[in-house]
Amino acid sequence: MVPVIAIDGPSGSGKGTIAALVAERLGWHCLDSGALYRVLGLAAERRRLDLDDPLVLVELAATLPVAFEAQRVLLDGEDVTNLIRTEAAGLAASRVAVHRGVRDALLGWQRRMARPPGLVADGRDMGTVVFPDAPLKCFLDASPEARAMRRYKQLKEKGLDANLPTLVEEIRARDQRDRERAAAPLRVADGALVLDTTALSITQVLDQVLDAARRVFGDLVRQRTSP
Ligand SMILES: Nc1ncnc2c1ncn2[C@@H]1O[C@H](COP(=O)(O)OP(=O)(O)OP(=O)(O)O)[C@@H](O)[C@H]1O
Ligand SMILES: Nc1ccn([C@H]2C[C@H](O)[C@@H](COP(=O)(O)O)O2)c(=O)n1
Repeated sequence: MVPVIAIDGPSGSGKGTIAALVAERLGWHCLDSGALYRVLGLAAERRRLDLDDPLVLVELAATLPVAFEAQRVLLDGEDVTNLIRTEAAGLAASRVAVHRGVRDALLGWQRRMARPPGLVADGRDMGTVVFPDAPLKCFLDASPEARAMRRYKQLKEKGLDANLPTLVEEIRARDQRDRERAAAPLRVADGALVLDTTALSITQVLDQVLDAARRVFGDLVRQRTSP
């Protein structure tokens, strides 16, 4: 069985950053499942599909021409890595993600990412639905204000326009949709290590996740993660 670390949490909680760092330290593969939903949202909008219509979206999800290559995300061969990172793309992703059929269509794709020597997967339902048997599950959280501030800084660093109160509102709205949907809602998986990262640095969060990985996987990860 391929070892899996599942890292879930709301937008801006730091799960993508931590998943990438943990995967790098362990030399394992990394799955950014949010990117998959973001690409689907983008593809649907480009085809002018109705984001509330599960039938057309399921068909698109089942045949989505997406590829992840060396830190780049490709849609139909086009590099959409930056295009899918906007708040608008996050909102479209959150809308297409409410449909159970869409989620089912993307399940096999995600599970096939679990390849030796191991996988670190981040998203909303990694520990609850996609990899329910993952030996280590983490749930990262932070206050909406802290998460909006992180996003604000991220956008400003890229030279993009950002408004903090608007970002707080967008984050709250996306949280609500992701937590309240019927299909695979965002929630803490049983047995998950819950970390409130509001007042923690990236290094402090990384250290706690690596500590947990050493406890759970022992020698399998100890050499690569020793402090
Ligand atoms: N503990 C932390 N303290 C300060 N900044 C952080 C922390 N964790 C992450 N960040 C920063 O916050 C921003 C958002 O982090 P990241 O993209 O990892 O979040 P996410 O949970 O994956 O969000 P999304 O679900 O929207 O993709 C990044 O700029 C990252 O560097
Ligand atoms: N496992 C997942 C991953 C993502 N989503 C949806 C819900 C999010 O709001 C949106 C964007 O994700 P992000 O890139 O911010 O992690 O995609 C989901 O439902 N399940």
